Amino acid sequence: MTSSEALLDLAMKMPKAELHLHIEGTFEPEQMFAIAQRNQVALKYDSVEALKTAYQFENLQDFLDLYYQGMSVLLKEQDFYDLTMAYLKRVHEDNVVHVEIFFDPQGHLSRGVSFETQIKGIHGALKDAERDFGISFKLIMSFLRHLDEVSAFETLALAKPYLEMIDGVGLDSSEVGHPPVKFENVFRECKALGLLITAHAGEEGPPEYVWQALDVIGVDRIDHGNRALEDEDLIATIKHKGLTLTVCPLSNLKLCVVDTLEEHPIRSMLRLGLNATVNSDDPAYFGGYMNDNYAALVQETQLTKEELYRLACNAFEGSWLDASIKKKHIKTITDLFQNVV
Ligand SMILES: Nc1ncnc2[nH]cnc12
Ligand SMILES: [Zn+2]
Repeated sequence: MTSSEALLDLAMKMPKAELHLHIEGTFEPEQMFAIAQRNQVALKYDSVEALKTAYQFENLQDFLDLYYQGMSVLLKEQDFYDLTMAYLKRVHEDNVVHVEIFFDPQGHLSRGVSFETQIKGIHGALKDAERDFGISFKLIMSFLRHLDEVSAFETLALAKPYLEMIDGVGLDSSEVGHPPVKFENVFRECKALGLLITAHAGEEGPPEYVWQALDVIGVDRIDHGNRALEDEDLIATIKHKGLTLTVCPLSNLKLCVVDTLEEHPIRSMLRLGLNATVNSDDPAYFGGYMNDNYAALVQETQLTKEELYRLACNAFEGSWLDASIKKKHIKTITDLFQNVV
């Protein structure tokens, strides 16, 4: 085996944590068509192939338009269960042992699907996969930032009977024009309820939005964070706070945040001492799950063994697992890397 083949092998085998994953973004076209048929919902595309051909995006909004169309076939608890279980089975093959997944309640409430239907389906699959595959999990409810703060408050009210199932709250959807400050009050209440907080920031939006995520919202983690690298003081602040960045290489490529993976900033982030991690975001739309993202980095960016080790550990360190469990996973990774020359 050449050293790059050995590195790829290690990347595929190592235990992984995924911290940035939208469950609605795992909707594979085949499953989407099957559920559409089962629910007698019409899709805009007449075949799986026609749908897949439409997966060409110039920016985040191009993708979001299809993403909201795709999720519109999800109506019943069983649909949410099946979607979540399919993802968990798939990433079990990639040696993912811990997931922290987003769901977008407002994307379903607006279609008359109750909060209860959504969360029971998703949480049921997470519990079953924990039992059957040993995958631990956290669940993150995400607010859609193109909607207003009143809608976010209404969603939070609907979530209150289910807070035992919810670990954190996120902020996603169309970033530019919808800064974190728009949601200052609702995140204050989420924090007071004991929920952990994360927000998409600096994916397409300017460094100012990342500052707001830190200073106004008080995030525990940053999703993406690419454009933070444009501001030296921001880099220093993120580093000082020890915040984790949930970076999504194939997503960034597919949404034209970067032109090529070679110029992806993830290695620069590590060199700057930032806690970058690897995640798939919306794998059914962006061409790959966790191992595909790692394989792309190993093959396209001259990633070193030390960098791979750091990325693997950062994911567990940045997770919302208890310290003792984090430590156990990091020891497993350390042992695995020590046994490979
Ligand atoms: N990459 C992304 N950015 C913002 N909102 C999203 N919703 C699903 N995927 C997203
Ligand atoms: Zn995302």
